[in-house]
Amino acid sequence: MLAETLAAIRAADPVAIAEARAFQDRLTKPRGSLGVLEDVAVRLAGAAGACPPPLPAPAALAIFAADHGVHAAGVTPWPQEVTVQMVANFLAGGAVANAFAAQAGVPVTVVDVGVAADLPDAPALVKRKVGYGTADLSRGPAMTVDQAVRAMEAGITVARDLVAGGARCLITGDMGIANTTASAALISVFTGADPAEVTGRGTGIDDETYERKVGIVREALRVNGLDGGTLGSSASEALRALAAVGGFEHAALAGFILGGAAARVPVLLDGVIAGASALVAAALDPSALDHCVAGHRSAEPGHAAALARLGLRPLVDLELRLGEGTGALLAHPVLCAAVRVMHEVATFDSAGVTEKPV
Ligand SMILES: Cc1cc2ncn([C@H]3O[C@H](COP(=O)(O)O)[C@@H](O)[C@H]3O)c2cc1C
Ligand SMILES: O=C(O)c1cccnc1
Repeated sequence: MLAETLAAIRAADPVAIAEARAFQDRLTKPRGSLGVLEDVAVRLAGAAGACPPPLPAPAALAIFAADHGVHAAGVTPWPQEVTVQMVANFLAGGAVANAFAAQAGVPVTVVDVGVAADLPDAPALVKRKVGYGTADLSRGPAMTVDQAVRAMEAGITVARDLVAGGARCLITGDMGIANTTASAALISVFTGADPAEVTGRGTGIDDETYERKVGIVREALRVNGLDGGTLGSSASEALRALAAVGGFEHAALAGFILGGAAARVPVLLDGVIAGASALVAAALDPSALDHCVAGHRSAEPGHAAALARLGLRPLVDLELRLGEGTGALLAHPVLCAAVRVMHEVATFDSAGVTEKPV
């Protein structure tokens, strides 16, 4: 399924990009006056291979939830049970992601890819558990490569099912206590940045815990033979790195991104967990990034490093550091507005507005 998905991904269409750029200049506004909105609408035209691109609506949010063996190393003050408790909260509609999703008119799906507890059935819950939490990445590989691939395939399946159900924009979400540690490790491996530069305070940790967390990320890279910026460019090396220091939700999110790209449906990325997962997806096929939009920039330092490597410009920057899909949900109306311009705004010709002489 992974190979088939990778084979289906197409790079952006340069003809649609050129057409969209020229079309933006004919709309009744000074050239370039919509700044980043023009760029993102042009990118979506390239991704869709159509000018104007389809409106990225309706959207669907998928929150991938999983636990992390590295929790035992003391990298977060929160008990691991908060993951399963928050899953129940999402399903009951009580989390910040639910409030923002309601504001944006976006349905929420929760996917259990590796929560360390059994969950009761619920209409909005997709059960694709690969394990009861990963192993501690600072002592050896967090997952086997087979587990990582199974989690990726869960993400691909969720993307396909949401698109089959009518979604025209996929929004990434995550829940997993300790997942900013795995994110920092992935970002360090895939960007070559030192762990100290890309490790952040996650949910909010004191100086002592922060120092320990940086040390744990460094140890994870050493134990798994991934230190020194030595990652090669092959797909098998990328999968091995994902399995070594990632989480089930990172693997599933990487699959979700590839699944959206293969379906030519834009993927709106949330924060640092999504950024780390997008680095994995890009290592498997850089063209997948043509279908991604960075919803926001998280306060986690690793996110800025990931976005710089991905070459993605975030739509909003509100110093959020929550995850769940919250930043991407806030960006969704902005993305829709950018595309709506190309559908509804008159041209200088059609509206009889005089253009500035060139
Ligand atoms: C109540 C609560 C709700 C959350 N929603 C998302 N996260 C976010 O914080 C966690 C990662 O931070 P760290 O690596 O520091 O543990 C993840 O679960 C992420 O989704 C939450 C965290 C908490 C505590
Ligand atoms: O950027 C994020 O998504 C994030 C930051 C801190 C904690 N959890 C998630």
